[in-house]
Amino acid sequence: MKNLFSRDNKTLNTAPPSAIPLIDFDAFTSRANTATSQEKQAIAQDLVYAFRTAGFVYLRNHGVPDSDVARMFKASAAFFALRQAEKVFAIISKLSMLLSQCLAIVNLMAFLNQQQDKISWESPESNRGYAAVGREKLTELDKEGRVEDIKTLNKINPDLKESLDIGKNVPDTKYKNKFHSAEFEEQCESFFQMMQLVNLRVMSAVAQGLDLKKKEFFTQFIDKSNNTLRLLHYPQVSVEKFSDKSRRCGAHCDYGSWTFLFQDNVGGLEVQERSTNKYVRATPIPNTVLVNVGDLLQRWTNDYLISTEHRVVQPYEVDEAGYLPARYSIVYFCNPNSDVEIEPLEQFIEDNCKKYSPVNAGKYLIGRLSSTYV
Ligand SMILES: O=C(O)CCC(=O)C(=O)O
Ligand SMILES: [Fe+2]
Repeated sequence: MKNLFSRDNKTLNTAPPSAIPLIDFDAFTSRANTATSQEKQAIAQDLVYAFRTAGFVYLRNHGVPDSDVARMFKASAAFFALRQAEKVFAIISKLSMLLSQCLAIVNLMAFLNQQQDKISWESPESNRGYAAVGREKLTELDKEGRVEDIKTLNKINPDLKESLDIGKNVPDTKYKNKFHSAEFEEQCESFFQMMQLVNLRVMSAVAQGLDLKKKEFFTQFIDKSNNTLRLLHYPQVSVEKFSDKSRRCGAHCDYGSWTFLFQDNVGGLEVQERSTNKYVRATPIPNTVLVNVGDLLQRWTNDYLISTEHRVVQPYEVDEAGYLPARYSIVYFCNPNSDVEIEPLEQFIEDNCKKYSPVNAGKYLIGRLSSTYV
């Protein structure tokens, strides 16, 4: 492996160890029955401090068994490999159609196209399905909703990623998850549900750390699992094709309450450090999950907890043949229930200063998604 030097002067070569704190959450998980209330309170306050300063934290002993995370990564890699095979099939079948009018091949192509459409991401309202490279451009501009700028940016520098979004499984709705196999569906859904339990647990720890009257304060607002599990694949790419401005994922803030992020060991995720505005590496740390505050939680707490910009650049190592390795991550975006009005909570308002007007959580998320997809 060769080392790559930093691509722009906003990037540090090493993250100061203090940039993103690491917190052991075992007092709320494996030691929940034996940890003292003082221990729990200390962890809860550490969490809040991390979300006030860095906006990001690594959690160890988060409550999801490592074997389940590994199984999800494996299933994700198999899913994207299948997409690759389907793309090759689609090209071959198109060529075949040109060469002959053979009915069987035409049928095969129609079938493959149908399969492709069946699982593709359709609308911000549904926010479910597969998005190929170039469909979504994440950028810090979208907070302002400057859609045209984003479209132009996407043409020049698309995010070099493909994704599968999975929402809550609601039987009687037109918004259905899109899976190619029952086994994969079962696995994604059980991971989805496991992550909602982690979400509820971390939320109640944060309510405790914030000194809200009840530690279940947030539960009534987040109990409908209005979340998205996103599997991400950043394909292998040759160094020559990766310009200085290329991004695997453009700089952005997340939209909802917060996000859980599992990454493989390839690297490339960078987080903006508040005090310097520089990007620091969020180096992969085995057996941890990263958690970062999203824009809705920042609004809800009147800027007490902060949503921090992050991006995915090329990894720092390249193989001998000059390729940047593929990268996989599993993201779980947590959102308030879609009917919740988000406005600064009383306890965070000083001198009558509400920094944000109320927004409906569901509409806000649809608005943000609308401006990033093409
Ligand atoms: O893949 C990653 O590490 C980050 C992805 C991300 O930030 C996002 O999808 O919002
Ligand atoms: Fe993100």
